[in-house]
Amino acid sequence: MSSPNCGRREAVSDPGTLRGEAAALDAADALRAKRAEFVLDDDTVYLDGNSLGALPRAVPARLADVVGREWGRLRIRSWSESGWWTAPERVGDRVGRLVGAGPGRIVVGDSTSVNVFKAVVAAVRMGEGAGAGGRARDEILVDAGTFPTDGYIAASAARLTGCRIRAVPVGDLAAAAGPRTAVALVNHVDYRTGRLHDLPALTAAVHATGARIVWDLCHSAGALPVGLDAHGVDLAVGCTYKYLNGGPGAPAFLYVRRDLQPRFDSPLPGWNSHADPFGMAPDHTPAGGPQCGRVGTPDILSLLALDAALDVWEDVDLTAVRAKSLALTDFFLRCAEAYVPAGRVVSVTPVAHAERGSQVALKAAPAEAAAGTMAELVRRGVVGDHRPPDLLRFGFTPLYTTFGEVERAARTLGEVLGDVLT
Ligand SMILES: Cc1ncc(COP(=O)(O)O)c(C=O)c1O
Ligand SMILES: Nc1c(O)cccc1C(=O)C[C@H](N)C(=O)O
Repeated sequence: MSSPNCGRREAVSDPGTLRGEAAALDAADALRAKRAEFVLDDDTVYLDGNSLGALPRAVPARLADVVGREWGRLRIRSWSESGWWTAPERVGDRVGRLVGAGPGRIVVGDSTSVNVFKAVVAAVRMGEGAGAGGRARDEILVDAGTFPTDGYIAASAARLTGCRIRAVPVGDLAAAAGPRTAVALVNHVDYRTGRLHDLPALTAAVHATGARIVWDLCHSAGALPVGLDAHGVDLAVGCTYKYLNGGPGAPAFLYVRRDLQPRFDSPLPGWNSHADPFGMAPDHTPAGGPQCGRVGTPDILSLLALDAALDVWEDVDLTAVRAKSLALTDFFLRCAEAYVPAGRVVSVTPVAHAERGSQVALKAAPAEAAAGTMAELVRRGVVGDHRPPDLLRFGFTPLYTTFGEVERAARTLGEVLGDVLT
C-alpha cells in the first residue's frame, strides 16, 4: 500500500511476526473480556460496526421480557409501571455518560435525520429577533463532506426558515462563520475518510461569532470521548446503531445544552414534548428539560433493545476505548503497509491520532476495483464496506475487534489485491 505516513515499504512484512505481535497485543488488551458479551462468528472478521454494531448477548432475553411480560401481560400499565413513558430520558442519560453529557441533556428517539432537522431549525430560531424586520442571522453552514442526509435536511431547514445555506470544508468553517451565521452543522468524524474534526476548537470558533453549532456524532459516539458539556456544545445528534450497538434502526439521540433547553423551539412540537401531555390542551406548552426534543410516542421495542445493549458499557471507560481504537487502526495501517502490494490502495485516513476516528478508509486504484475487492473480501470472511466511487472502509469497534482479526483482515486484503485482481 502507499500511505501518507510512509513512502517506503514496512520493514516487517513476515506474517509470522505480525501474527505474533497481534497475539501479544490481544493478551495485553484491557477490553478483551468484552468480546464475549457479543454475538460474533470466529470465522468472520466483522469490520462494519461503524455501519451496524454487533448484537450484545443480553438483548434477546430483555426484548423477550419486554414483549412477553411488559407488553403481553401488563399491556397499557407498562407506560408507567415498566417506565416506558420516561425511557427516552432515562436511556438518554445512559448515552450521555458515553458522550460527556450530564443527566438531563439527552433524549433518545426518532432517527438522526429527524433530529438534525429539529436541531438545525431550533438553532436558527435561537438566533432570531435581532434584525429589523427579520432575522439578523440568516445563514446555515454545513460541512461540505457531510453524510448526505445532513446536507439534504439542512437545505430543507434553510428553505423553511428563509436562510441561505453554504457548504464549506470543515477546515474553512471557522473562518467562514460570521455575523450572519445562525448555525454550523458539522460531522465529528467524516464517514468516508474517518477524519476526526476538532470539536473543542471549532465549537469555540463558531461561538466567537455568536452562532450556534450542531455536531453529528454518528461516527464518534461510543468510539471516543466527546465531552459535550465540557466543550459547551449547543446541540448534538447521533445514531445508536453503530458503536453503541443498539440494533438496526435503533433510535437516535438529541443533546440540548442545559441553558438552551428553555429556548429550544422545536419545529416538531408533538404531544410528547408538551409540559402536560395528558392534559390534551389545544396549544403547545413546551416541556422543560430534554423532553423538549421529543415528538410523538417512542418506539419502545427499539428503545429498550438499545437500553439492554448499553449494559455492556457499564464498566467501560471511554479513555480505554479510545486507546484501543487508536492501537487497532495503527496496527491495521502497519499490517496493510506490510501485506498490500504497493500502489493498489492509499489510506485517506489521517495518520495523526488527534485527527483519526475509529475507521480506516483505503482508496483503491483503479477506482473500479473497489466494489469487487470488497465483495471478494466479504466472500473470504472479512466484512468491511465500500463507499463509492473508490473507498474501502474498515470500522474498528474496540469492544469486540481483536488485533488477530486486524492482522487477518490486512493479510486477506493483500491476498485479494495481489492474487485475484492482478
Ligand atoms: C454521519 C451520519 N449522519 C446521519 C446518518 C443517518 O442516520 P439515519 O439514517 O439513522 O437518520 C448516518 C448514517 O446513516 C451518518 O453516518
Ligand atoms: N443506516 C444504515 C442503513 O439503514 C443501511 C445501511 C447502512 C447504514 C449506515 O448507517 C451507513 C452509515 N451511516 C455510513 O457511514 O455509511
